[in-house]
Order: sequence, then structure tokens, then C-alpha cells
Amino acid sequence: MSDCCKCKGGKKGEAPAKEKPVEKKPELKGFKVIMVRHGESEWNKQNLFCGWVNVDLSDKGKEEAKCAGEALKKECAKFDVAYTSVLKRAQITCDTILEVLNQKDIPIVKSWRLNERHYGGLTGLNKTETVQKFGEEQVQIWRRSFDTPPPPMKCDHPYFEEIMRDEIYKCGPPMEEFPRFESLELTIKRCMPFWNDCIVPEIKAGKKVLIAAHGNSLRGIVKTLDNLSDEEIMELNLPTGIPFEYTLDDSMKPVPGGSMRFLGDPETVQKAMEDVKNQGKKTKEDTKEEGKGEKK
Ligand SMILES: O=C(O)[C@@H](CO)OP(=O)(O)O
Repeated sequence: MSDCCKCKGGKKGEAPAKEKPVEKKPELKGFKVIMVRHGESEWNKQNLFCGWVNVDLSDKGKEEAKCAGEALKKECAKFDVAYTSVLKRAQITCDTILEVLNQKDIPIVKSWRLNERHYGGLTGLNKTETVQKFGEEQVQIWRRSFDTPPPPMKCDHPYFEEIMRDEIYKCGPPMEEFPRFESLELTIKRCMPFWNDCIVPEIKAGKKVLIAAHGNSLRGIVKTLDNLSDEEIMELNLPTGIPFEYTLDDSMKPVPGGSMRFLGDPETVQKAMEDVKNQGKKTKEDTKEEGKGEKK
């Protein structure tokens, strides 16, 4: 369990330690948006490339989603509308947060455009084994480069049919545009029209917006908001289940000091980011692998 859910108090029988008064920074003025990457998924836990495979949250991921809700509750967050992908790991995270906040009745808009990037032929492969086979440098390029896509998903790939025929895609993308792989650049190309056309008008109308999505679709939004270079975005690894806030001006750029603010203690956030970065170095012991994503 991450720190946000831990009760802070003294030992049994002792009076709880007095908490230091927190110095409150003056609230930034501007449009507030909260984003969160879904909690740990079953395939994050098993260290598998996931992309568009529709896997569940792990138990830890469900707990992370609750903690995200608790962190937002502490901030007295109140949302008017939530956006999520068509993948259940993001939707469950979104629902859990709204349940904790007792705000389950707000509209939730789901779009494939907020999906994780499509991992093509790497889908279902173990990240450590992929490093062992292709080398750390190549896997880093596939995972984090801006414009180098993973190899395409061929028609005989074990997850090809399952993804292509999934009902969740009945509203798009159209068959002729259905991705077989995506770089971050391609992910941004399909994600940003949704940000610009659907989310931005609501933000500008003064609505409080929650976006529960994925590591790479959110990296795409963050790259654009913060105007990060193709090199800078390679270094950003978003932790699972820790919400972050942006405060934006009228042109949807962060106001001074309004860039990514995590609602978690900095050490926990840093550690969680390092863990995502180092997934290719995880051993099977680390992941306590229970089964593979590879279909027989
Ligand atoms: O497997 C995936 O779909 C993504 C997110 O979990 O992985 P990565 O962090 O390697 O881009």
C-alpha cells in the first residue's frame, strides 16, 4: 500500500505525534485539470507489454486507485466530468476514485483515443526477456523514444483477433485506421484531437475535469502541455495511481508553477517513477510471475 492510505499516529497507547503545521502555498489561479495513470494492472505486475490488451487491475492496482481517491479527497477535489479510455484498467481506476469521492453520478466520457499506445508485436512479451533478446538500448527506444514504433502486430499474433474483434471498438477507430503499432508520436496524433475538441472546451467552460488514462497517452498530453522536446519526454515515466494536477492559462499552457504537481509525497512518487523506468531489469523473482501473457 502506498503512503497516502497509511494512518499517521503514535505507537499503541501513545498520543499521536503532533503533525507539523503544513505551510500552505497560495493557490494558483487558472484552469485546474487532474490526470491519473491507472493503478497497477495484472500485466504491469507480470512485467508484460500490454498496450491494447484489456487486462484488469491487480489487487495492488485497486488499492492504488482507492489511495488516489483518498489523496483527491484530502484536496477536496470536486469534478464535473471525467474522461477515460475504453480499457477497463483505466475505467476501474476512474470509477474507484469517483466512488471514494462520492461523485459517481458525474458524466464519464470514454474514448479509445485515450487508450494506452498500441504495443504492436511486443504485446504480451515479458519486458526483461525482451531486453535479454534485443538489448537494453533497443527496448528503451521501443518503450520511450518519440517516433520509433515497436514492430507491427501481425495477423497471426496471439492477441490480434482478441483486440480487433473487441466490442469496445465499435465506436472507433475505423477498421482502415485500426493501429497495428504506435510510437509515442502516433499516440499523440490520435489522442490530442480528443484533448483539443472534447476536453479543452469543457475546461474552458469552467468544468473541473478528471482524466484517468494510461502511461503513454498521458505522456502525450504532458509533452504537449509542457512543450517538452522529443528527448525530454524520453525521461518521463509516469507512476501508476498517483494523481497529478495542472493549472492552465487561457491558451491551455501551465501558468508559472502550474505544471505537473503530484498529489503524493515526493519520495514515493520518485520511487514509483524509477520502478516504471526499470521494468526491463526486473527479474522473475521481482515480478513473482504467475503466468505469461503469451497465448498458446
Ligand atoms: O505495457 C504497456 O502498455 C506500457 C504501460 O504499462 O508499458 P511501458 O511503460 O513500457 O510503455
